[in-house]
Amino acid sequence: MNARPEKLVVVGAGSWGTTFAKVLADSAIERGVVEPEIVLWARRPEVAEDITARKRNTDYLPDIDLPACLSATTDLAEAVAGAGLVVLAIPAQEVRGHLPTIRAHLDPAAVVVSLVKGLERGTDARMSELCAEELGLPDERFAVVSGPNLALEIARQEPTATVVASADPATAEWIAVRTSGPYFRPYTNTDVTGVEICGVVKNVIALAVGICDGLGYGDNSKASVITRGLAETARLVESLGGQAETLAGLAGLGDLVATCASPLSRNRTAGRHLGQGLSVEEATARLKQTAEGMKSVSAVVDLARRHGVEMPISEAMNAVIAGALDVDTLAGLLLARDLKPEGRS
Ligand SMILES: NC(=O)C1=CN([C@@H]2O[C@H](COP(=O)(O)OP(=O)(O)OC[C@H]3O[C@@H](n4cnc5c(N)ncnc54)[C@H](O)[C@@H]3O)[C@@H](O)[C@H]2O)C=CC1
Ligand SMILES: O=C(CO)COP(=O)(O)O
Repeated sequence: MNARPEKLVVVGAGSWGTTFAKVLADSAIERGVVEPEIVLWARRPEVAEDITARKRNTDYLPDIDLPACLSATTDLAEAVAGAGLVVLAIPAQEVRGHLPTIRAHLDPAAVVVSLVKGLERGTDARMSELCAEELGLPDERFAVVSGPNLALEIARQEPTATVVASADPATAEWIAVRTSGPYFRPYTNTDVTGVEICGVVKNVIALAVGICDGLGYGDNSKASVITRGLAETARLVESLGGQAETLAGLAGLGDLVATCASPLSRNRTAGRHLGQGLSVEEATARLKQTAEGMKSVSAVVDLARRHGVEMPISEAMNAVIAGALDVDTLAGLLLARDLKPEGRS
């Protein structure tokens, strides 16, 4: 196999992409790498200029100083060329459109990492499936990084753990070394499907928790939604061949708790706005950033239905986002379901 280049690239200079590039840079500095090459691809020239010239991303991470070794470009081909690691950090619905350019310039030994917590609408594809299909990427060169990873807290260097999942443990370890640092601790596993699905569905559950907030419900309601949300996530993970242990880990319970508890979560915030009576359009406009749950929920329920998996909270969220269900009738609908024993089934 060709040697893997040490240039590291993040595609997407939003809040998580920029923070992840900082994680890579701080890890390289900590490990004593001489002149680390860490590049962000930004869609907008003013964002690239802000990062390269001022080491700031004012739009997405105001007040955060970025490492001196970070630079940014708007040229995706130039960014990807010669990189050993290509990290995808753009909204799920935008990924497919960028893959032909990435494929044309991808180093034959490069690893692709997805930070994306969404499914593609229309195909229900996970990012691992999209990359395999559109990049012709073998499983051992793909990984997903997911966990309780609210970008702003990590940008502020608050201690955080995450999961790096790849079918090939050596690939996961290679990435773990390059992300590990003074405030970021990756754990590795091989359950790509489980980690991806946990990250996607927790955004849908966070919408439901946000609606509880917006309606003025307290912690009992929210804990009930979180716990039953985890149960329906488990059913989908297992039906797709993922592992039950992943649910109890950082990418499962860890991320669900962080997102559903945090005022920083865009998905929870979007749900709160819906609960307070805003329309889907109004809630989306308020956010100005990606709330993957709103976009992916239809793909989640489609995937679940195709696999015969019951996901009542996701179904209800899908109906709310489609404008077919009023948030005021949500609780009654969920509570009126048939009585059954507690558990995953
Ligand atoms: N922000 C966070 O705390 C975390 C986010 N994620 C996931 O990371 C992914 C990226 O999220 P964020 O960086 O937070 O989003 P963001 O909303 O902060 O930024 C999105 C980025 O994608 C770019 N973008 C939007 N439309 C595009 C298009 N058509 N083509 C190319 N680029 C486009 C934007 O310019 C921006 O740079 C999402 O899937 C999200 O669920 C995962 C973990 C944590
Ligand atoms: O995925 C996240 C934390 O791990 C961020 O969640 P939001 O996209 O809801 O802000």
